[in-house]
Amino acid sequence: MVYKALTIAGSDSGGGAGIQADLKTFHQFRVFGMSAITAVTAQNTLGVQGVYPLPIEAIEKQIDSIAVDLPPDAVKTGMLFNEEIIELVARKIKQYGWVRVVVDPVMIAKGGAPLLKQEAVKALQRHMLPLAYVLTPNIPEAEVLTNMRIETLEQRKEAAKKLHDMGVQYVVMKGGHGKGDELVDLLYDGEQFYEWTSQKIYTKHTHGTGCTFAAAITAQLAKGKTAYEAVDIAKRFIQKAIEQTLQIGSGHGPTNHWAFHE
Ligand SMILES: Nc1ncnc2c1ncn2[C@@H]1O[C@H](COP(=O)(O)OP(=O)(O)O)[C@@H](O)[C@H]1O
Ligand SMILES: Cc1ncc(COP(=O)(O)O)c(N)n1
Repeated sequence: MVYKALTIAGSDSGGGAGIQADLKTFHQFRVFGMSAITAVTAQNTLGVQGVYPLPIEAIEKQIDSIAVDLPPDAVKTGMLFNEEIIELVARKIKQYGWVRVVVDPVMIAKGGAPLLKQEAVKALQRHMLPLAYVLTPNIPEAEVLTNMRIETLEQRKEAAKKLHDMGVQYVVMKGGHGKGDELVDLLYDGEQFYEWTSQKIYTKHTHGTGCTFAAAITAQLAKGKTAYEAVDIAKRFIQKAIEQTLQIGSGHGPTNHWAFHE
C-alpha cells in the first residue's frame, strides 16, 4: 500500500523548512510526497532574502492536478502568506472533502521575516481553523490566534481550549518557545490534555523544526494513525532531528531528516 500526503506551503530554497522539509519528512516515513507551492522564498540558514507568492491560478491548478489523479490520504498546510491564498486553499480543501488536514499556522521565519501578512490572520482564523483536523501553533502563533498572552502552562491550556472552540479538532501546542530546560508539547482533543515533556536541546540549528514536526504528524495521519499516535511519533522524529543536526550553513542550520527511523 502506498500512502500519499500533500503539502500546500512555501518553498524554502535552503531546503530546511517549508515544502522541502515536508517532502523529506514524508519520504523518511515512506509516504509518497506531493506539493502545491504557494510562494517561493529565497532563503538560507542566514534568513529570508525574498518572498514571491505565486499567482492564485498557479496554486489552484497544482491542487486540482493532484486531486483529480493522486488523492492524498492526508494534507498539510504551511506558509499561506495572504488572504487570497488562504481563501483559495480553504475552498479547495472543502471542494475535495479532505478531512485529515494538518494546519501549521506559519507566521514568521525564525529570523523574523513575515511569512503571513498581518491582515491575513483573520482569514486564517475564519477559513482554516474550522478545517483543521490538527492545528500546530507554536506559542507566539497561539498568542496571535487567540489574542491572549501565554506564559504559564495553564494559559497554554486555556489557549488550546479557545482554539478548539474556533473549530479545530486536535490542538497541538508546541513548546519550543517555552522558558526553562524542559519543553512541553500539549495535545488537546476537546476533552483531555496529553503532554510530552522533553529536555531542551541547546543548539542554534532549529530552522524548520515546526514544519518538520507538522509534516511528521501528517505522514502518520496518512498512514491511518490516530492524532495521539501521530504526535507521539512526530515528537520522537523531531527530537532526533534536532539532536543530530547536520551542521551546514553558517546561520541557523536545518534539522536532520535522516536521523529518525521508524
Ligand atoms: N531546542 C529544542 N530542543 C528540543 N526540542 C525542540 C527544540 N526546539 C523545538 N523543539 C521541538 O520541535 C517542535 C517544534 O517546536 P517549536 O520550536 O515550538 O515550533 P516552531 O518551529 O514552529 O517555532 C516541538 O515538538 C518542540 O518541542
Ligand atoms: C517557506 C517556509 N515555510 C515555513 C518556514 C518556517 O520555518 P520553521 O519550521 O522554522 O518555523 C520557513 N522558514 N520557510
